[in-house]
Amino acid sequence: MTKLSVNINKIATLRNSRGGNVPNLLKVAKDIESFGAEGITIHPRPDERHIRYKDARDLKKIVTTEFNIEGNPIKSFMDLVLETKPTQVTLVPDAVDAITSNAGWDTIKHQDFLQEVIKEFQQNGIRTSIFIDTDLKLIEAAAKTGTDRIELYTEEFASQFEIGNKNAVKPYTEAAILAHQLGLGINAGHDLSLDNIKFFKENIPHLAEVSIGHALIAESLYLGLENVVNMYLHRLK
Ligand SMILES: CC(=O)[C@@H](O)[C@H](O)COP(=O)(O)O
Ligand SMILES: NCC(=O)COP(=O)(O)O
Repeated sequence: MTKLSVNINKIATLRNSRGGNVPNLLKVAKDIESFGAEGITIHPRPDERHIRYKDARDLKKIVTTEFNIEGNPIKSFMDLVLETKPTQVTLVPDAVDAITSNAGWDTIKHQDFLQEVIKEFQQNGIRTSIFIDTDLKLIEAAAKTGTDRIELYTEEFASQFEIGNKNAVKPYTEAAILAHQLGLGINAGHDLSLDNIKFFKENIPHLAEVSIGHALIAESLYLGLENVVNMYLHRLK
């Protein structure tokens, strides 16, 4: 059983574009849970261009499924996570100005730093996960950080799958097998979608959780558009 954690960054992007509270992020999160999703993911970035730090605090009060906060463990992020105590923190080595996450951790180079922050989160009862590529040496080093889980960075798989290269899943399968042998839980995310999720799931053993946002929100727009256009037409008759 793989849990679905819905990333609601894009709901906040839409809300922020008008300065009001439409769509209402908290209501959306609650509705997503009521539709059956098993988790809510947010990735507050330092510029707060979508999720604001206040959103994280407000969401903590109402999320009843698994709450996952992603981000680079700079001081302000660490303080936020230690204050809100989500179910899980996913550490992502984002540059401050990154458009989106575009790399996993070098768990060899940053071993000491990761060990230190992971320990602090775990001592506060927060499960940890490290965003990571499929390089087996990096997976081995991830296990040495003491993290509970890894999150496989799936952008490369998604882009290759889109052009028909199904073999692109192989490094992910191998990484998952090794991670499981090393006692790590396995999450995955980035650019997963309705098109690729079934194939990915079928090929990744022990997949505990996927976090999906960008495609899921775009798909929701497409799949809801006809219904909403018709509702407007009906009211305009
Ligand atoms: C960690 C990761 O994979 C990202 O996909 C991220 O959570 C999405 O962030 P943005 O919504 O800012 O692109
Ligand atoms: N951890 C990945 C995530 O939360 C969502 O990534 P994406 O689906 O927005 O690419």
